[in-house]
Amino acid sequence: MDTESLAPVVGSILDAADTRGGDRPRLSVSPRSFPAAVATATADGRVPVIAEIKPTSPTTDGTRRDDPVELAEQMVAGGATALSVLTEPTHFGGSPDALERVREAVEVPVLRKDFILHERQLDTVAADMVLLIARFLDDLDEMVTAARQRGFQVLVETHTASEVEAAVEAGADIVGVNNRDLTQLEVDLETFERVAPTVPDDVVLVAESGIETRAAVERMRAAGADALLVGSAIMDGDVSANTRRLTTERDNS
Ligand SMILES: O=C(O)c1ccccc1NCC(=O)[C@H](O)[C@H](O)COP(=O)(O)O
Repeated sequence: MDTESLAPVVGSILDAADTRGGDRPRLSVSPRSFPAAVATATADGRVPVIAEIKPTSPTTDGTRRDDPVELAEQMVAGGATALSVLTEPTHFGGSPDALERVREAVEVPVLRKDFILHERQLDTVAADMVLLIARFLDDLDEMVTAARQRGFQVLVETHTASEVEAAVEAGADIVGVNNRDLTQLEVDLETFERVAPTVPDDVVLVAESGIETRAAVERMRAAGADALLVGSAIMDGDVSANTRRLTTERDNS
């Protein structure tokens, strides 16, 4: 893994992540289908949005301490297709317990959002989908296989065309393109527009980060996003109203 060019806080996230996990029995999960949820939302006329429960982050001021289950219910009421729950405790205020409670409370698919570096960390908590970040995993294909053997669907996060190539070679059928660059932590929606054409058509394609406005939603959809992963713009203020604003298709009639 090339860690030299990473933002210092990302190095710190990875150092903390490296030591977590272990001592848990191997999981076997029965996942709620994410592609089916995307298809249902599209048929219902909703923009497929994965709404993220993100209490804080290195680029956010303050921490939101609401009950994650209440946030989850508000997101679903606002039309979220799926939820993402941060389980990273040190820099994002997340926890496996929050994910477990949220998954019990809702019926939509739930993504575990963390910085998973080792196979043992897949057994920390059951979820419908796990995030694996291509840049951090030299053994991406083994990790995709290990996650699938436990029953997880896998969202492989990429930022460049060469990471998309690695994800596809590893067998990924759900790929995220992160607009946030982990070198400077800058967000640029052009990243998705540049990288999306390199993703094969049969892959479920997710645009991640920096999607704050309806215009950004339309821009990512026009560039080929099947679904959008949104954290900060939903967590800032009225979660239900924020979700609804992004999930409601424009009436072009
Ligand atoms: O969000 C951060 O500050 C951050 C910093 C360092 C590494 C990763 C980070 N975010 C992880 C994510 O991928 C986002 O939580 C997710 O894509 C949602 O992004 P946003 O809608 O911009 O909150």
